[in-house]
Amino acid sequence: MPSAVPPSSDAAPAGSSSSSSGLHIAIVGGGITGVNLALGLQERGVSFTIYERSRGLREIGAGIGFSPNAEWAMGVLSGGVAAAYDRVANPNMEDYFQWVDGHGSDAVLFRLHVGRDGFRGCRRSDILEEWAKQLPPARVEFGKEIEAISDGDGTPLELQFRDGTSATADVVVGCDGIHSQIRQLVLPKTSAAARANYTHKFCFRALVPMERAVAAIGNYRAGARFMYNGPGAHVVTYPVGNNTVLNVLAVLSDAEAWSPPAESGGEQGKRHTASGNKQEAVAAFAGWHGTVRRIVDLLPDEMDKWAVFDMAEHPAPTYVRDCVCVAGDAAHATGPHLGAGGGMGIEDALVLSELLAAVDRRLAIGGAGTVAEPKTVLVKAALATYNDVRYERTQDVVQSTRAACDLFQWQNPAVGSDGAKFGHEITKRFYKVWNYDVEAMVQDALVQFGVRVDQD
Ligand SMILES: Cc1cc2nc3c(=O)[nH]c(=O)nc-3n(C[C@H](O)[C@H](O)[C@H](O)COP(=O)(O)OP(=O)(O)OC[C@H]3O[C@@H](n4cnc5c(N)ncnc54)[C@H](O)[C@@H]3O)c2cc1C
Repeated sequence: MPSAVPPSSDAAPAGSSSSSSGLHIAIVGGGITGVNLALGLQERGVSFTIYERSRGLREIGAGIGFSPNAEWAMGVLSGGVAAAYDRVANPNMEDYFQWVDGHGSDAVLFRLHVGRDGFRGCRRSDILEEWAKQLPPARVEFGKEIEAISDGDGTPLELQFRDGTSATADVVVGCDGIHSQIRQLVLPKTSAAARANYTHKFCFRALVPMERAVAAIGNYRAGARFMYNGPGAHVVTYPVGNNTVLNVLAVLSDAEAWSPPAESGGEQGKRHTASGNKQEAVAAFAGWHGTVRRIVDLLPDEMDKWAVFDMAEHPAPTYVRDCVCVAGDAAHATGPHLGAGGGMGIEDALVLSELLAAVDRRLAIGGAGTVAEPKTVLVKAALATYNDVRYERTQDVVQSTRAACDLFQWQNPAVGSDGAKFGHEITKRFYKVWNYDVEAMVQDALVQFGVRVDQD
């Protein structure tokens, strides 16, 4: 009879930064996924270090909304993660996401219930700062851009950084985002999935002072979550920063190829931005309803254009190679249109934290590196389980996100601008992401891991 690995109640005390078994995790990248993984491991007493290429843990000045499943995952990951979100999250004036005909009538096409205080937004910089405060500074190393990982089958693995330094770890988790270097190390060099592709959508994003937003579109439209649909483009707005700013995201279709600006030198973080300006946005929405034109008029004169990349055309066939894996955008980069990418990274972080804590406990009971259960066997079993539990759901979100964008931009011929048909289709997609039993996912992962180890 296969036995499940015990649940996390017997984990090491929260806040510990070194594990009794000697298991050590290298997290490459300190974005939403990497920081949540670190906090999840910390909560479970598993040792880790974050290696981040930037000089600090930073996010851009824009908003982000976390869906109900993401909030649930935060709560299971660590009370501190969820409490931090509660401190910065901005409730919407109403518990509905509303879609408006932004091109013609300005009428509401469809209202989707988001649950009590569901799908709140915040400033990205606020939430990352709140989470980062909970990490011991000694566990985060900055200026560490990963270049290579030793190829050996056993542990420890050796990480080599661009600055010529190196480090060792038993497990490497690549949380290094959409243009992941670790993904290129996990997949064969010739794999098309090693790189994300341009979706032929780009966006303008801005945080607009709330007084200006209210003056332009009124209290109600500025205080609740809205999306304005239309031909070939859409605009999303929701309040953040304790109702002091309106987050505006305008997404446009683009028939051309995306060429990174010469000044980026192909540098990873800059490859998907180019300088843009308000005139371009104003021209794109010129024929739209006055409400949308007033929103677009709130954008700053100079701003970046953000290319939307994803992995829909060339999904990674696996997220794992031996004791190395990818998580978050590094594994399944998705567009922003379902507001689900960040939440998928948090769910990944939760499963990985639980599985790596289970490895840690097995090693602590058996003594690290015993013949019966060598560390690498347990780690490989844990990462294979992570891949099994997360693959289908995350790939589904990537594909569904593209389909959702077609619905918003009236590019689904069977639906067009029909509010009732749109409502039916979009409800299915959002509720599939949101109505997901995060705790059952964890239990499933722990049982699968136990079965795998016992059968080995
Ligand atoms: C316009 C837009 C709007 C969005 N809105 C939402 C939303 O409302 N809700 C939602 O859930 N999701 C949203 N998303 C998706 C969400 O932003 C991403 O899914 C999420 O930020 C991914 O986090 P990550 O930590 O996996 O990757 P990233 O945030 O990209 O973090 C990667 C980190 O790794 C570091 N790094 C990169 N390469 C290396 C290297 N070689 N060595 C060391 N470090 C490295 C980077 O500096 C960075 O800190 C949106 C995305 C976009 C583009």
